[in-house]
Amino acid sequence: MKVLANDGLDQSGIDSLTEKGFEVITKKVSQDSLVDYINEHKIRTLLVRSATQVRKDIIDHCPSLEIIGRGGVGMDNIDVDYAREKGIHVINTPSASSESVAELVFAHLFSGARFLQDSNRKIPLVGDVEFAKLKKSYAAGIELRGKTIGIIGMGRIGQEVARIALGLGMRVVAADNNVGRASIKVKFYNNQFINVDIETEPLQQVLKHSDFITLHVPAQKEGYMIGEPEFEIMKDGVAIINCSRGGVIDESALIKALDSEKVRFAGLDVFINEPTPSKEVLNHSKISLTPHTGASTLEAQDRIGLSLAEQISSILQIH
Ligand SMILES: NC(=O)C1=CN([C@@H]2O[C@H](COP(=O)(O)OP(=O)(O)OC[C@H]3O[C@@H](n4cnc5c(N)ncnc54)[C@H](OP(=O)(O)O)[C@@H]3O)[C@@H](O)[C@H]2O)C=CC1
Ligand SMILES: O=C(O)C(=O)CO
Repeated sequence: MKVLANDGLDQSGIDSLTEKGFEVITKKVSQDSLVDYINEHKIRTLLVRSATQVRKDIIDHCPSLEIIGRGGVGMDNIDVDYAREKGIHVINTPSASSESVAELVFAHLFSGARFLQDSNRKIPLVGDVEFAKLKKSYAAGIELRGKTIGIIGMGRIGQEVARIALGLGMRVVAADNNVGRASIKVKFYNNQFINVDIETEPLQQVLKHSDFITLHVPAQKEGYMIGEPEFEIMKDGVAIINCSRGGVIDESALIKALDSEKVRFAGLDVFINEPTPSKEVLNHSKISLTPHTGASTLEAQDRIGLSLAEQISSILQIH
């Protein structure tokens, strides 16, 4: 019962599977050697995160494979329908990382609103005189409280973002494929709950009325969701965060909008050409960047590991 966790697996998942008699291999096998390795070791379960591509070649040439597991949400690196047609179970961990991604959105928002990403780069490089100048230029920060946040994609992560935003005293507007009302249950640390109804609105309205925009849709097949025409609709001085997928925003249009001050700042956890952002993105003083670490908290990794282990044991009926 061999499991190859090719992009790593949290100790929680390794322990849970090992206890049930699985052999978990965490060696990183290169994309080119994967078919041979799986066949040679008779791997029944292949676990990946976002790095390993599980395309037709692997699905067609690895008859021992029974389960393909994605530690995460987006399965754009797996030919899901094709694998399922071939009788392979394809699993992921949809709810395990929502809170972590939502918290990263606010890390980017606070960073941009108070110039943290720029001051972290510059302070180590300046002397006393420049320090005073920097201090002056950073004296134009803004608060989040009382501002409107536009959430595009009101699924699991979008709703977590809404909960935090409501707690911060922000107004929440949202757009989603599913038009209607999302009822958000907000839990406080003293275990009290309040219910808040949020109506979804057409995308154009959300773009028009938001001070901050955050994207939580899957990879889009129909090109950029946010490009030049969408930036034009937005308020002057808007900020935008993308913790969904690179390619949802047109990065050239974003750079232009930042340079013209249409957009105050951007926060990107994902970008086109991962893992190497373009020079323009990498060096822009108004972009706060993280290397696709939305789900990479200790807590989310622990939940992802356990969720995968539970699903594998349930499919293979090993308890
Ligand atoms: N940065 C990171 O590390 C991580 C990134 N992600 C990314 O975040 C994405 C969202 O995750 P999650 O919230 O769990 O997913 P959900 O499926 O719960 O929510 C996505 C929502 O977006 C809606 N949607 C899809 N396309 C559009 C569109 N064009 N316009 C408006 N709404 C749309 C969906 O509607 P419908 O269901 O009807 O299509 C759905 O309600 C993932 O697909 C993944 O790509 C996820 C985890 C970690
Ligand atoms: O879960 C996802 O979709 C991510 O992008 C993180 O791996």
